[in-house]
Amino acid sequence: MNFTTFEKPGRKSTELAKLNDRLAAKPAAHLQVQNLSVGYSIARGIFQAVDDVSFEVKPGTNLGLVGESGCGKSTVIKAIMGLQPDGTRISGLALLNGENILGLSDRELQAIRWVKVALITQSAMNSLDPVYSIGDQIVEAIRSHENVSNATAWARAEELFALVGMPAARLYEFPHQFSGGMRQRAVIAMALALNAGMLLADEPTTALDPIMQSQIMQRIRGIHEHMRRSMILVTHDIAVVAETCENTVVMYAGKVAEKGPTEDVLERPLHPYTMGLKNAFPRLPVRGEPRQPLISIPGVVPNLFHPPKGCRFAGRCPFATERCHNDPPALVSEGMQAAACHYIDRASEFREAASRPETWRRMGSAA
Ligand SMILES: Nc1ncnc2c1ncn2[C@@H]1O[C@H](COP(=O)(O)OP(=O)(O)OP(=O)(O)O)[C@@H](O)[C@H]1O
Repeated sequence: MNFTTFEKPGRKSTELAKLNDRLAAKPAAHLQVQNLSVGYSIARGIFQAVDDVSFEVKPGTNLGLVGESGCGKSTVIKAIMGLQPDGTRISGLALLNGENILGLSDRELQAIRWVKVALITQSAMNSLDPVYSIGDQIVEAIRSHENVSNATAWARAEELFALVGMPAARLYEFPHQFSGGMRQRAVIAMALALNAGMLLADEPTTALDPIMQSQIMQRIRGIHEHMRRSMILVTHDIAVVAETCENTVVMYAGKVAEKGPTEDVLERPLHPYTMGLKNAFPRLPVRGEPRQPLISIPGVVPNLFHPPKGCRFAGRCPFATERCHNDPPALVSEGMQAAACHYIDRASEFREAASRPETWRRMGSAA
């Protein structure tokens, strides 16, 4: 989006116009995550939260990262942002426009955060400083990377607030004076302050009520369409991914279960886990058709301190065989899609069976 859209006539300073032009010229980022593994150091040893994860975000596209709680989605985001706790073991690459950003020093990270990669977190309160007004925080973020006057940075903050649907007067207020939805908008405004090429949105609406969730997601979609930044959207909600993301990565127990273009992954899932995830989300009822039952996947994500030796989903998969329990499946490609399942050639048979609740009730060997 051209930020000049929000400038009032007569108010536009040359410095602001130049700043906006400079930032608008920043290209969307290209991110290639290759063989990323992340192990947290805990008292009992290493907890392998993410294991050999690879995916790509093409410039100007949205990638949805989905999976149940504890599957490692936030850990991937934290690793890319360099926000992991001390002692965490990280291997692999995260190439941002060809340069690896894993394992950078604090100084190097400072130079890329906000400027090249910006984070929209689960809890807006964590990214806002309670003792400064929101306006001062946005101005500070702009001025720490761009050599512009306070007035220019403030004028840009006003434009950013307009972009997220907030009145400029509220820039003078402090985080505690905002409702949850407003704080989330303020965090989005801040993430856009330097027009970073890559936005990482980690469950940006989780803490909000359903109406506010939908408003914020609409706002994020609108911004994405206009500004065409690259984005990773972490969510539990595959309906949000279906509406927002060109590509999807489904994570299960620290690994990629399936990935590919969203339409393919959600319309023709190859992995039984994706089939199960789809069943667990409500679809709007279609007039004249029976209401689709919500089917949950029995069981829980395995303890990654002692991961299963075969497929990590085998213990919950209605189609698992001996082979699944013993041999870890490799990621196998089919067209633009890929899934880590030994039986992707039987995916259409599994899809049909997976849509019936009794399939998930009657777990065991089916193949
Ligand atoms: N600092 C940490 N030390 C040890 N284990 C951690 C740490 N942070 C996360 N974990 C563990 O790593 C696993 C993956 O967590 P992560 O937050 O990445 O999952 P997630 O898929 O993002 O879940 P959610 O959707 O609930 O945020 C979980 O089992 C979690 O308990």
